[in-house]
Amino acid sequence: MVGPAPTVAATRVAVRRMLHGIRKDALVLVACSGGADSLALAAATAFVAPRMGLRAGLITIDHGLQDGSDRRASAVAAWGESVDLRPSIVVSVDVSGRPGGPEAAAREARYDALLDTARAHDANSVLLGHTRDDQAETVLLALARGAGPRGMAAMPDRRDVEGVALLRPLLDMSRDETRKACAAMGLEPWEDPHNLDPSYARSRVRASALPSLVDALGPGVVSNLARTARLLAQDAEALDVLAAEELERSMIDEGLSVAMLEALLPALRARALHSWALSLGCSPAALSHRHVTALEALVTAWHGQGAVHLPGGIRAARVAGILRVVTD
Ligand SMILES: Nc1ncnc2c1ncn2[C@@H]1O[C@H](COP(=O)(O)OP(=O)(O)OP(=O)(O)O)[C@@H](O)[C@H]1O
Repeated sequence: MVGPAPTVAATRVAVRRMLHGIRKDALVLVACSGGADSLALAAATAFVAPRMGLRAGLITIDHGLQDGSDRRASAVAAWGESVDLRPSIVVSVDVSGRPGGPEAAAREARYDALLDTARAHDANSVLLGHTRDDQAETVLLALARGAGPRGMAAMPDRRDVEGVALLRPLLDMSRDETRKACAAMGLEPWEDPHNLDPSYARSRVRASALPSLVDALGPGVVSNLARTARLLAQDAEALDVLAAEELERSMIDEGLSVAMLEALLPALRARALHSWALSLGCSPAALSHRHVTALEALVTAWHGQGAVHLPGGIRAARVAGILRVVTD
């Protein structure tokens, strides 16, 4: 008897491993754009879930950013139904009026919709099709933008968000493997025109920067970048714990002690200010490295009552309103 192609078997093994231990009575939703990664993931889930006694459905988001995106979303959902991923749900989102650039706005709208839909259907987990290549591209982009370790830290294979687990079973697989898996199953993935559009930095990384690095340094570059991302994530986690402790100690009434903040190591001070701004309701998408640097400058300048220039995003009035720094 001939078994499945190696790439198909690998996606199934990855999904089975991830779903091991999931509560049987709840629904698992696969987030599927119709692209190669999430299509291979959805096909593997359709195969594996019933054999593990799990119910699995599909969700596809229509960002409404391209002509015909609604028809594509319906086609993805119809395919989901055809392989018994039930329910197969289309959700249309409005990406306008969200902070950050168009990519960040679409991502934020997508995650909100995924989590809301999961809760509405009593699903306890959402599977995402990120691969090793996505990790490597993210590290490279963040490195080039000077985003610091937080931006370069790896996406975790599991993150719990208020009762819903976001799971990424394919992080150890390459995009080439998911494409081969689709081909072996006779599936025709959709190619997102954004991925080929050179006006997006990520597309340029995907099309030329990463392939050039592989040419220059060898094929191990992609998995090495992904490993770098994992190591940075571990360091970032440790520093976040320390920064949270320092933030706690720096709190005086409803303000922060400038003296305490100034005494911190720069890495801890930046992290403490970052989580403080988040706790005050700043959106993560609006809070870049630039903004945290500006907050640090504000803290330092407060001592001497100097003026600080704040970049857009966090408005100066808002910061002044929230920043009741105790200057003792
Ligand atoms: N429109 C969408 N609907 C549902 N899920 C989505 C959508 N877009 C992205 N996702 C989920 O987020 C994951 C990462 O998407 P992203 O666009 O960053 O990467 P990608 O490599 O282009 O993925 P894919 O090949 O699956 O489109 C996808 O694999 C999928 O699980």
